[in-house]
Amino acid sequence: MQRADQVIVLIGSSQESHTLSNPFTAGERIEMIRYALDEEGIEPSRYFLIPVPDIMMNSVWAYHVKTYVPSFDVVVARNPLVIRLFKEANVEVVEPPMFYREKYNSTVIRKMMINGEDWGKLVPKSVYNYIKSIKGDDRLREIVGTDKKR
Ligand SMILES: Nc1ncnc2c1ncn2[C@@H]1O[C@H](COP(=O)(O)OP(=O)(O)OP(=O)(O)O)[C@@H](O)[C@H]1O
Ligand SMILES: NC(=O)c1ccc[n+]([C@@H]2O[C@H](COP(=O)(O)O)[C@@H](O)[C@H]2O)c1
Repeated sequence: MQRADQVIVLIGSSQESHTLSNPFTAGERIEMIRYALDEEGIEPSRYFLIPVPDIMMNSVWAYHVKTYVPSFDVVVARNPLVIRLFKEANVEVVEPPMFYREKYNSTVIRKMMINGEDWGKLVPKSVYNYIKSIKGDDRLREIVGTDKKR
């Protein structure tokens, strides 16, 4: 956010929810990102949060994304497939450095939720409160079949 006046955040695989890798709906993910950016004092006028469903054809995915978002100058991404597909579509791609990756890794955080470990310090406070309020960690445990209530 320091390098651009406005940022578009893609909510990828927006059709997915209630799965191990994407437990939350696109709407719930939007709420979480909004809470996190609010907590950092970032004005909503500076960003767009846009859900984009997956498609069966990687070769045209970058063009598919373009139909969902306002015009943009550069893509910021680390996912190798995302980088390749945008470059093939002649879009400039910037690859940001890792930010404490060993600590901030959502796959690990989801595992901690499933195992009932303390993941609260790994997400913004408001996001923790939101996930708790929708019982998101219980949902994840139920999805993988380790719900203690059953
Ligand atoms: N700490 C970080 N610093 C920089 N980039 C990150 C960091 N954590 C994630 N990313 C990038 O954000 C994207 C999503 O990573 P994330 O950890 O959320 O994946 P994930 O949800 O665990 O992946 P999957 O659902 O495929 O297991 C990836 O492209 C990754 O490279
Ligand atoms: N064919 C497709 O629909 C296609 C191709 C490349 C990336 N994607 C999506 O882009 C997102 C990439 O996410 P990360 O950057 O968090 O790894 C995922 O949601 C992924 O499904 C979709």
